[in-house]
Amino acid sequence: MHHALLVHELSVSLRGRALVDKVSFTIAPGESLALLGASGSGKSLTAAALAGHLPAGMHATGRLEIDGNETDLGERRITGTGIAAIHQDPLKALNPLVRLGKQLGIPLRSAGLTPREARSEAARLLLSVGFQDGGRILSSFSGELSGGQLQRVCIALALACRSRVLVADEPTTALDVLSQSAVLDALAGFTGSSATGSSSAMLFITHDLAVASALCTRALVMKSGRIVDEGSVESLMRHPRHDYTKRLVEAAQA
Ligand SMILES: Nc1ncnc2c1ncn2[C@@H]1O[C@H](COP(=O)(O)OP(=O)(O)OP(=O)(O)O)[C@@H](O)[C@H]1O
Repeated sequence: MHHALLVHELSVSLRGRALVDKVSFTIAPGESLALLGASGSGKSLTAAALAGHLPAGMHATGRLEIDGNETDLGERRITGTGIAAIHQDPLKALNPLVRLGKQLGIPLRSAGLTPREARSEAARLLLSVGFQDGGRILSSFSGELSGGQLQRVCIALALACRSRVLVADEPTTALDVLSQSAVLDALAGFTGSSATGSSSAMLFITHDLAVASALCTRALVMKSGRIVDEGSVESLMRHPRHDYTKRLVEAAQA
């Protein structure tokens, strides 16, 4: 079967200690897979390894295939192509000295859009993440925006990369309810769109079972660096196997 993303026995270690331990999963084209788990369970490091953004000193091993093409996990820091990422800290993704319009324009121009097309696509992407005043955002610097606004700009930037795979690490936690709903719609549109020529795939990291079930049909549950439960979101909610999943479901229903 053809996978948009195949991850086989991904481990992330720091000074010989495994922080992520032999994690394996696949995501089909057009599918959004939720990665759930307690704080410190290894979700962000899994995302960082895939995107090539692991902290210095950490080492990733395992097999990674994007769209059937094997890519060297150890080299991701240099060749992090094929996967766009939305990180928890939006400031890490943005250059404070460059206007946001220019930053959004870079991936769009690389995709072959003219400057005029890139500007109009950037405005459309900003609208899709809930900005009514995209023109003002395009001419702003990152230091002029709030945390929630920056988070949405980063989501627009990740969508502008038109990657085959998007890894979104808790992209809605800093947002108010209306912005959250705009962002979830934009992310749902990402996997449904044909911006990359065929349908894209998403790994969606969250603590929030309600948000996961709104966007994803299947989920993995991580604890202490390992996958301890997996299945359709519906079956995990009805028949959680692992104690942690049971607690997650109880908390969501409380
Ligand atoms: N830069 C770092 N240096 C040392 N240890 C780290 C570093 N980053 C993460 N860790 C450790 O790796 C483990 C997994 O962390 P990770 O950030 O992936 O968790 P997480 O599931 O994403 O948590 P959260 O939901 O709080 O973001 C934790 O035990 C954490 O302490």
